Amino acid sequence: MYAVNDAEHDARATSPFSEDSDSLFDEPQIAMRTAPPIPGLFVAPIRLPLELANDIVQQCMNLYFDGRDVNQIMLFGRTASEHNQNMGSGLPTFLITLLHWLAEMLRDHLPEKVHEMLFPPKDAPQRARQAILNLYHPGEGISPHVDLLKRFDDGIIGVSFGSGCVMNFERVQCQEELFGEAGPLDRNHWDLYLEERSVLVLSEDARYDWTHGIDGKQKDFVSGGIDGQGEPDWIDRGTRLSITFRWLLPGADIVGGPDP
Ligand SMILES: O=C(O)CCC(=O)C(=O)O
Ligand SMILES: [Fe+2]
Repeated sequence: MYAVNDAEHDARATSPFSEDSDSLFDEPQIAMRTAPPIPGLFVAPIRLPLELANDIVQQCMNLYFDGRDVNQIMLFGRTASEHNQNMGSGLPTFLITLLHWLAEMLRDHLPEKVHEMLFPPKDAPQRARQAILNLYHPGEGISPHVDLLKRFDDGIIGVSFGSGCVMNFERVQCQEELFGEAGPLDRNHWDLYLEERSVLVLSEDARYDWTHGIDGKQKDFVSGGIDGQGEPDWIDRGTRLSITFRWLLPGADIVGGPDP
């Protein structure tokens, strides 16, 4: 089961998945280190510089998480053609710095159309951008979901900090597939290891036709070596912070109250 995401709150509120959902006799799934073949899903072959990442984590902890019993923060900004090079005035400076870094570094690693969806040109109409910060302690996760269809547009960027974790992708079944017309080679499930300081982009099918979620586990079973050719390894989770940027749909930003 998955939630066609009613609320990110709900997705985070679920109790952690059982640690040993694989029975004693099941081989655990081995997560890949490179992007699975889901159209519109990209993992850039770059990592945030350690210094930039450490600074962002420190600011997030100081400003939003330390001493508070919260695991999720939502921030909003507006792209403005004359300010901040169209990045998101209203967001804290360190997130605007991060957006600038992402825009520059992703240019060579995304199709132009996708890059433009994420970083519109200076003369593009003003839009509202949401940054959602999620903090996960080892053993915590987020239920499988599709980001709210009525609230968010296409083009989502996710950055991982502090620890890696496996993200699970499940295809949302459409009618033909339920009635047996899916291609026999089509896979409906992929496990991707998101490295610490890595950058993930969800667009098109990956944004609309697949759920994404994180099991609440203490460790992940991941294909070995940088190239994924070695023996798989168990990797312990540390505390992970993720920052996700997405576009609010027109009108969605004026809805009051918590999200949503
Ligand atoms: O922590 C992550 O990388 C995923 C967060 C997410 O999917 C969400 O907030 O909608
Ligand atoms: Fe999500």
